[in-house]
Amino acid sequence: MATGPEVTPEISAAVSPAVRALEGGLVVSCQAGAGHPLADPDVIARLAACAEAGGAVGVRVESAADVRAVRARIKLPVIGIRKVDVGAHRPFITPALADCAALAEAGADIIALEAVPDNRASADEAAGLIRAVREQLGRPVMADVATLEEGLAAWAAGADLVGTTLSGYTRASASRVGPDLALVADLARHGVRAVLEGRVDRPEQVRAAFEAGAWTVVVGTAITDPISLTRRYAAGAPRGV
Ligand SMILES: CC(=O)N[C@H](C=O)[C@@H](O)[C@H](O)[C@H](O)COP(=O)(O)O
Repeated sequence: MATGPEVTPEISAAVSPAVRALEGGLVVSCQAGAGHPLADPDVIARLAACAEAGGAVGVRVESAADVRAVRARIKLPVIGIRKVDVGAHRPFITPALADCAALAEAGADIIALEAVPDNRASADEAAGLIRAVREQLGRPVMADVATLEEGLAAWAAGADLVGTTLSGYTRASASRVGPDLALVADLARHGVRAVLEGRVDRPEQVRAAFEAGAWTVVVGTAITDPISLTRRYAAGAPRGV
C-alpha cells in the first residue's frame, strides 16, 4: 500500500466542479496520434466542438498543444493527458509532474495519468504523483488503471476518478477484450467514482456502464477516428480489408 503523507478527508470528500460536471454524461476522447491525418490542434478542437454539440459533458485530449486549442474553442471540462513513447506496445500515459503542470497550464481541468505498475519503479510512485497533482497543481486526477487493486490504491491516494482505460493493455490484464464493465462495477461497488473507458463502441455499453454504477463513460475511437470507422464498414464490402 502507498506510503507518504495521508490525503486529508476534506480533500478526498470535496468533488471539484469539473468532476461533478461529468457525472452521468458522456466524455469524448478527441485524440489523433503522430502520423494520423487528424493530428492537428485545430482539427482536434473541431472534433471537441462536435462532441460538445452532440451532447458530451467533457472531452479527453492528448498533449498541451491540443488541450490549449480545445480550451480556446469549447466550454466543457477538459481531461488532459500526455502520451510518451517508451518503446513498448503502448505509450506511457502522463509519466511526470512536469507533464501534468504543462497540461494544467494549457487549460486542462482534470489530469489523467496511469496508475499501474508496468512503467513505474514502485506502486507508490503513482500514488505520489496523484498527491502532487492535487496538492501542488490544484487539479483533480483521473487514474487510468487495469485492475481493482490498482484502482483502490489510486483512490486511496486521492484520485478523483478511476478509469478502466488500461484494462487489456497491461501485463496483469493482457487477456481482456472489450470494455471492462466488470471492473467498473467492482470499482463502483467499493465507492469509487468509476469511469468506463476503452473499447466502448456501442450505446448499449454506455447504458450498461451507468447501470453498473459508473460516474461517466469515455468513448474515443468509435466516435473520433474515421480510419477505424471506415475499416469497420469496408470489412462488409467484397473488396474490403
Ligand atoms: C490504452 C491507451 O493508451 N488509451 C488511450 C488513452 O487515452 C487512448 O488511446 C484511447 O483511445 C482512449 O482510452 C479511449 O479508448 P477507445 O479509443 O478505445 O474508446
